[in-house]
Amino acid sequence: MTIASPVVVALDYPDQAQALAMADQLDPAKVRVKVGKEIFTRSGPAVVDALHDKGFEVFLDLKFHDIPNTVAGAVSAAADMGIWMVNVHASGGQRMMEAAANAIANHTSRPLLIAVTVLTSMESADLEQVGIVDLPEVQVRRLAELSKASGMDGVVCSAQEAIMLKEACGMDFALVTPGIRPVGAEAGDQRRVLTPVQARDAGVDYMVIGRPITQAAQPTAVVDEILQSLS
Ligand SMILES: O=c1ccn([C@@H]2O[C@H](COP(=O)(O)O)[C@@H](O)[C@H]2O)c(=O)[nH]1
Repeated sequence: MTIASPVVVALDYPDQAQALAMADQLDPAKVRVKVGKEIFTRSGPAVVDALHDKGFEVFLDLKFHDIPNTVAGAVSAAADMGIWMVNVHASGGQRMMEAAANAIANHTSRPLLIAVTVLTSMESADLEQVGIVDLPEVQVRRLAELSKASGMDGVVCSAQEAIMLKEACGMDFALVTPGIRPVGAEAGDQRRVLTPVQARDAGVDYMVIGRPITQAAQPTAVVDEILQSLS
């Protein structure tokens, strides 16, 4: 099933039972779900299978970052799970990204292959500490252009960079944006944030939203409010 909604709910939970209980409150016709490092490290592919059984398209957010041969194997293994989207770190470089793209080029159910540019939790001071003196948006654009040249279908970035990247990389280059915060929601550890409506207006394709939904007293009400605001 392919759904029109841009919302991807991040199922960041310490165990599979809690993740699946949250999924049971969600409608696979309205949202996709994201399996990240925490739940995958606990539960492995079983949690992905369970979400598929419930009808969800799954973004496997493991952000592979290793030598080309290793990342190629990991992306291929992810594709075998039948997931909708998988990602690597663009800072792994062109040869690594090309190896990942080649590994799944002829896969029968090829997932979208996306590269992480600069984590949405990072701002200029964080980049400086790891030796990057450019502003986040400069580094994001550099890595997005490299990702496109390396055969990626799109990038993870902040919605703050969406207008710039649609112009630089083209409208078909998918932009996947965490750091989405409905008005009044706490930013927490996120630094480069926008609201769902601001993200839509900037041209974002997929909005990853975790805690504002999963830690809400009434998660489905928050999902419905977000979808309503976008309609
Ligand atoms: O740059 C990135 C890349 C990935 N993430 C992931 O998205 C969700 C965001 O969750 P919130 O609770 O809405 O902050 C989380 O799973 C991250 O691992 C990101 O935030 N930024």
